[in-house]
Order: sequence, then C-alpha cells, then structure tokens
Amino acid sequence: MAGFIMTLDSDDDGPARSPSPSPPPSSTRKTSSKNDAAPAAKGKKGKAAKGAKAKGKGKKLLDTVVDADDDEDTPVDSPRGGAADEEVRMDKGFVFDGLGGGFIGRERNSVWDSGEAYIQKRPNAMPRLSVDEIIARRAAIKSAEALLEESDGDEDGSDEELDDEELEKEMMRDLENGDLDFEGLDDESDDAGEDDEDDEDDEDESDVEEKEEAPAKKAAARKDVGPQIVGGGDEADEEDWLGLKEKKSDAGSEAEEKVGEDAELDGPSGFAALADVDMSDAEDDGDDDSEYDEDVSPADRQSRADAAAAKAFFTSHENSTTLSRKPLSFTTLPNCTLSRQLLLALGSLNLSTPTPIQAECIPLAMLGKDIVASSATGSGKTVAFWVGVLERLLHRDRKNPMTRVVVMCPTRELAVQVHGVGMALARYTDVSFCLCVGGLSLKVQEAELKQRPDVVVSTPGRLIDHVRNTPCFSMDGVEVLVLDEADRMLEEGFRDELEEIISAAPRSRQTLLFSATVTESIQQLTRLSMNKPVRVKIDEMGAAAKGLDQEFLRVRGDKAGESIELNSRSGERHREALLVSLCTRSFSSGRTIIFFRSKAQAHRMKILFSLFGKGLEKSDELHGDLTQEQRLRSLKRFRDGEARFLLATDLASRGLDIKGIENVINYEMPKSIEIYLHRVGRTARAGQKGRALTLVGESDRKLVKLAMKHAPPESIKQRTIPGDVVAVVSKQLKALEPDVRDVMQEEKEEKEIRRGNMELQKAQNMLEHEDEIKSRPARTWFQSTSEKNAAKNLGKAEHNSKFQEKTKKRALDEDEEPLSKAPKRTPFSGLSRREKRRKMAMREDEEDRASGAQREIGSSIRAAKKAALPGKIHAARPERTPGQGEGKKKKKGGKKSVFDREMGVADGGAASDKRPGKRERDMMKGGGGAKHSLGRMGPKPKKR
Ligand SMILES: Nc1ncnc2c1ncn2[C@@H]1O[C@H](COP(=O)(O)OP(=O)(O)OP(=O)(O)O)[C@@H](O)[C@H]1O
Repeated sequence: MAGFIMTLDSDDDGPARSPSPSPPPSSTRKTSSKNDAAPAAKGKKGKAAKGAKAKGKGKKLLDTVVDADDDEDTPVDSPRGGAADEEVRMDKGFVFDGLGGGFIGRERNSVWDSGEAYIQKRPNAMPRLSVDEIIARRAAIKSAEALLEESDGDEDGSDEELDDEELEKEMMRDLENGDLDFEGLDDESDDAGEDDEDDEDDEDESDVEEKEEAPAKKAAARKDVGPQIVGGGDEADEEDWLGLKEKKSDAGSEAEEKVGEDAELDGPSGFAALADVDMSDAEDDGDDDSEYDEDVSPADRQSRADAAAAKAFFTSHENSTTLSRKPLSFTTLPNCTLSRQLLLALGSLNLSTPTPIQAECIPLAMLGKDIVASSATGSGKTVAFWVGVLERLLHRDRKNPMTRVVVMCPTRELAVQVHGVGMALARYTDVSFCLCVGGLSLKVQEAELKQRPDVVVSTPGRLIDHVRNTPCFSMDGVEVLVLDEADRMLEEGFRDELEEIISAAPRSRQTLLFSATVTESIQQLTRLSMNKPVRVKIDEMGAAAKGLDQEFLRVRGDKAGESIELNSRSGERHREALLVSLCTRSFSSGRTIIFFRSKAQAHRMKILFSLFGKGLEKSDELHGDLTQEQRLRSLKRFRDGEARFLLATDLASRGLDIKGIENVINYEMPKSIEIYLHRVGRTARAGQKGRALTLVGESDRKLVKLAMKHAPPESIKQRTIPGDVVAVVSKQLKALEPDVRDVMQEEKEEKEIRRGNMELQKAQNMLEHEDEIKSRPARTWFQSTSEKNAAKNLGKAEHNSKFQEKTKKRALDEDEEPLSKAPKRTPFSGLSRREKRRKMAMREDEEDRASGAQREIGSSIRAAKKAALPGKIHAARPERTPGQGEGKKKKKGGKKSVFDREMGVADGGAASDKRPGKRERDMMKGGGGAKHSLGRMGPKPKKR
C-alpha cells in the first residue's frame, strides 16, 4: 500500500459537482468545534475538545499528525464519531496501511467497540455468570474436595472418575469387540444388504471403503478413513437422498472426495434436475423428481404475479454501472463525485473498487431517490447506503442541527456494527452519530440525543421509546430513513413499530431499503409510502454468495420410540453427537458459527462444548437470554479469535460481518430459505471462500432442494461421518449428562439469587430515593404490554412460518391460476372429460354437505350455549312496534353509547330506529326536538 501525504483544504467540504452549495468554511468550523464538545455529555470531555480549542487559537493552521493510535481512539472514545478539523495536514511518514484504525476490509475489525461506550455500568449489579465461569467454579470446588480427600488418606476418589481418554479407549475397544451398541446408527454391513437394489456402484464403493478402512482402524481407532455414512443410513441410501448417484454416473466422474477428516460427496453437474422444487406438494416423498422439472421457479412465479404492480410501483432502472464492465473506482463513479473526506475514509479502509451494489446505489442515493436494493450476502450493502447518505449530509445546513438520518436495523448487534461502519466512513467529516439500541444505557443515549446528532442508528423499539419519551428528540427533521434488512423489518413483528416510526417521520423523506432477500411484495412496500422507488437488483433472488460451498449431512430419524423417550424431535439424539464430531474433526480449524433454532438448545450445547473440552471449550453463546453486555462480549471474543465457535440463534443470522468466519453450521435446517441464505451468508463474504454445513432431517428435504436450486452444482456437497466416531462421541456426551444437569441447576440457583438481589436493590432505591423516583414522568409506550407481546408472538410466528405459508400460497395459486407452462398433476389428471366432471361434481356435493353440516353443527352449538346462559334481568322496555325487524335494528336498539344517550336517543324511541324523513329533517333544520338535543352538545348558537 502506497504511502501518501494528504492535505485537506477548505474545498474539502463538497464535491465539484455537488447537489447543494457547500456551506462557507466559517460555519463548518463553528459546527465542528461545537460538535467536538458533544462527547462531554458522556463525561469524555478533555482531550478532543481541548485539542480543538488549542488548534483554534493558533494563527496558522497547525499540522495534525494522525497516527494509527489516534484513529483507533477516535470512535472508541467518542460514539459521536471523529469530528474532523476542516483542515488537516498529515504527517509525511504516515502510511495508509489498511490497519490504520480501519473497521472494515481488514482482518482485525473493531466495529463493535463503538457499542462499548453505551454499555451501562452498574457498579452494584451482580454480574451474571457465564457457563464457563460456573464450570470453572465447579472444577475448583471439585479439586479442592479431592485435595481434602487426599489429605484424609482416601485416594479412591480420583479413580472413580474416568479420564476422557481412558473412556474413549475403552469404548473403542468395545467397538472393535462388537460390544458397543449405538442405537440409531445401523450397522453398515446390514444396510448394504438391505439396499442392494439401489445401485450397484454404491456397493462397489462401499467395498473399496471397507478394504481401506480395515488397516486404518488398526492403526488408529479414531482416525477417519474416507467416505462413510452416518446417521443410520447405508451408503447407497445416503447418496440417493441428494440425488448424487445418477448425476455421478451421468458425468462419469468420481464423486467421492476426502476433505479434511470427514468425507464429502461432490454434487456434479446434474443437480439442475433437482433444482425445480415443488413446495406445494406436501405429500410427495421427494423420490420422484421428474415432476419438479415442470415447475416454474419461485422467483418466476413471484415476478409474474407481481409484475404489473411492480411496474407501476417502481421507477424503471437498468444496472448501467455494472453492465458497462468498465473498471470502476470510487473516484470515477458515473454521475456523482464523492467528497474527499469520504474518499479518504474509503481509502483508509482499503476500499477502492465499489462492489456492484455500491456502484448502482451510491449515485441514486445522492440524487435523493427512494431505493429498494438487493444483492447477495456480504456484497457491501452497508457501505452502499452509508456513502450516499454521508455525502448528502456533507451538504446539510449546519446552522440548524437536527437528526437528519435514521438507520434502522432489526437486531442490536447489527445496529452496533452498522453504527461502527458509518462512523468509520465519516471519520474525516463532522457528521455526528448516536447509537440507540435496546439493552444499552438509556441515559447515555438521551444525553447524546440532546446534542442533536446528524445520524441515529437504532433498533425500532428503542427509537420509538426516544420519540415518545426523550423531550429533545424528534423525527421531524428526518430526511433519510434507511431500513437495513428491510424484509425482516417489514415482517409482522415489527409492523406496528414501523408504522409508528413512519408516521413520525416527514413524508418528504428519502427511504432506502436494503437486504439480501428484500421483499417483492408491493403490498408490504406501500406501507412505507415511498416515492416511486428505484429497484436495484444485483443478484438473482435466493442466490448465495459466490465463494460458498454448501454441504449437507443427513440426520436419520430415531428408531421407534426413541424420540418419544427423549421427548424431542426425531433424530435429535444424533444431532448433538454429530455436531461435536464435526467440530472436533473437520471443523476444528478456523472460526465457526453454529446456528440453532432455540435459545435453550444453543445454551445446552454451550454447556456440552465446555464440558467436552478438546478445543470446544473455546466457544461462546449468543442469544436473547444473555444480557446485552454478554452478547457484545461474546461477539468480541469471537471476532478477536478468543472463541472459535459461536453458538447462536437467528439473532446473529442477519447482517453480522465478522472477518475470518470460515464455516457456518446449521444444527438444524432453518424454517425458511430466506433465513437459510442469511445464516450461510455469514461466511464467504466480500469475495472470500467459506463453507456451510447443514444437518438435514427427513422433513427438510424440500428446503434443501430449494437451497440447491440457485447454487452452482459444484458447490454442493454431501458430507458423511463414520458411524463409529459418532458412536464414541455419543457415549461421551451421555457420560456428561449428569454434569450438564448440575450446571443447569447451579444456573437456576444463581438466577434466583440474582433476582433476590435485584428486588433488594429496588427496595433500597425506593427507600432512599422515593421522592425522586415518583416525581419522574412515567415513560409511555404506544402499545400496551399485551399488545406488545401479541405483536412479538405474531412476528415470531411469521418469521418461523414462511416456509409453510409459501407452501399454502403455492397450493392456492395452483387452484386459482396455473402459472406454470405445464400444469401440475391434479387428482383428476388423466381422466376422461366426462369422468372428470362426474368426480368434480361429486367432490362439490361432498363439500356442500360438509359445509352445511358444519353450519348446522355451529348453530346448534350456539343455541346450546345460549340455553345454558343464566337469564338476564332486564329493565322493563317499551314493547316493540309490529313491523320492527329483529336483526340490525335489534342491535341498534341494544347498547347505547354515551353520545346516543346525550342525543336523547332513548331506548325504543323513534329516533333510534328510524332514519328521519324529509319532513322531520326539515323540522330539525328549522328547530325541533332533535335540534334541541344537538343544542346541548354543540356550541352555543351565536346571537345575532
Ligand atoms: N468496495 C468494497 N471492496 C472490498 N470490500 C468491501 C467493499 N465494500 C464492502 N466490503 C466488505 O464487504 C464485507 C461485507 O459488507 P456488508 O456487511 O456491507 O455486506 P452486506 O451486503 O450488507 O451483507 P449482509 O447481506 O449479510 O448484510 C465487509 O467486510 C466490507 O468490509
């Protein structure tokens, strides 16, 4: 990297062709020094502000030596970002080496450090113990006990506990002698016999393996010896489930490949045959793939259905920049000129060539257009929106400070990261930032919002909290609203919050939506009241990152009764052992993020990992049951390489950009293809390579095929693990079960103690500061607690049910309007017209009968319920006049509103039941009873 000296002159305020005139330098100076003082609110007065003052005093501009330390400190010290002096001359020896405090585009990034400034330090709070701390405490107690026993002369205790290695050796001996019975993993030789008819090639392959395997077993019990089948299946069966067998023979290639210790089976060219996945056919067992060929892809289906609406909704746009194939740089982006401050920041972060999404979106964002943009994971969407937004901010009216940009993210961690990236890009500007996310100190945020930061990065809930309860903060001046991970933000769980935020922001704002799986639903987008947005689409919907290898490992169902005994899903028994085997063998190097569907499972696995050891103890968990501090600490440890495994829920599935994640493991297939794409997108980012492995149960096959659909065939692999290895691990895990229970019990006790302490603290606070506490205005929220919980549950349901919804929707589509060229088979396919009509008529009759019966059942249930109700005591009512109907009129005459009563609409009164005739209306106009009653409610008639 070439070193250079950069001098920023007063013309650095704006580009040559700027959308709005640059403000005079004097105003910049003023704002700048004012902003420098802002961090004082956080108690970080001193250095920066003093330095700025000192510089201001000198007659000539002083040279400011910017070294790597300064850069590093700026954002950490001040969440408001590095307030740049308008004229900065750099040291001759200074070299932009890509490490000079950069946050992105380098190995060691520190975007999460920005969150640390917001962590509320509670000196009296009892720290929550991590699993590792509990285990370490237990170990210390155990060793102390052992020492005591030793000193008592009792040396038997140490022998009782079997050393891990000894246990392993013993089990391997058992295994070789055939004594070990691993339930659920069928003996390979048995299975080979059962599935002979499947494919002769497979038989040959297994022979070869066995020959290879025998000496290897002798040499080292745990050593892996090539492709084998795990999860109870035989090899033939395993190969079939991804459709490798036929493709392999078609291509005439060797499909087996040893990678690392475990084996992967490559999926060569023929995967296209499996690509068209019919999600609607729930009954299909997945063996007959021929009918999938006739299907239209989900993307086609979606685009056809929405084409007309989309045409009207979006401004037409062609990806001109990316199509031109000219080598681009940030300095030569067509139709826009970036400010030197931004170019400098981009350069210091090692970002010189814009990615396609950046090349397309930056000019559009600078023009103030609304954008709906999508591109694969890790393709640089964050920089794509920040650059445009920051460039606009450089031309703001500095005399009138207010929050002009709001960036919203669905998770706190993502918000912290996005905030960090924004600050890194704005380090040579005077743009100020505030991070407003749940779980971090409200007070710090309130103090910063008082300073009217230019940009607020937030999660929706906390933003609404501030809109409602922080007096100095309002969204009236918001000019740009960015929704990162827009499709998630538009899901049910965020719906109400988003509506509240949209209504608080001015209509004239610019709205930018970014996601790898951005919604195509115009219905959802219209809720944002965008102004003819431009749709920028770089990658095909559903496409995974280019350098990603996707592996699948089959998890066989349990033998009858096992899952019932375990009270878990089928195959659960094997998953833990499979995961541990994978992590101690093929995934033992590099950093791996492991996704779980539930917090409980992620936590249990963390305990198992810590107890198991062998490198697995270098792991951390990340899910909603942890405190925000713990969550950020886990991320930091993982990012810094202190933890090699991150056991996370979907909290970490979107947006997180951690350098050096080589592997992603899905402990189970997620519930929708979108979530799958985001999860596996945590690796293979920014043109890097990565691999994702998914443990696939019987019910996940359709989703696997969907994942394979958009992937290059050579990137799909089928992984296997030798059954004996899993058997050993499984036994070891079983042996750890009592310890797991003990750790969980200790955690429970800890929790109770913590809760007690908290209550005590609360009571003490109340006693000491009662007046102050009671005088504080109560914080308000736009939903009641029950509404909030209901929205949360709805969101969860929607988040988890995309797959089922799609299935239903497709089934419906098929009934209403067959979009595929070749219609799908229906129950009437292949019948003569007459026969078909007869069957259809019979079906309709049946449906009619069923619905009639249903109605009857419904009405009799209602009648029975009514009869069972105790009789009501009614006040005597005037008799109804004959001719008065029951239905609607009865309802009207029932419950009266206060308004009706005030209006003098008495029960049974004519006014209540009859619309006044013309004569009566005339009377009312001219004066009469009705006017009299209105007169009581309405304003006093003016005297003439
Ligand atoms: N122009 C660029 N040149 C090289 N690397 C870049 C460029 N822009 C961004 N990157 C790098 O790409 C990585 C991914 O960027 P980013 O997190 O913005 O991806 P994303 O598209 O938002 O991904 P996701 O969909 O997962 O949120 C970052 O580490 C960033 O440093």
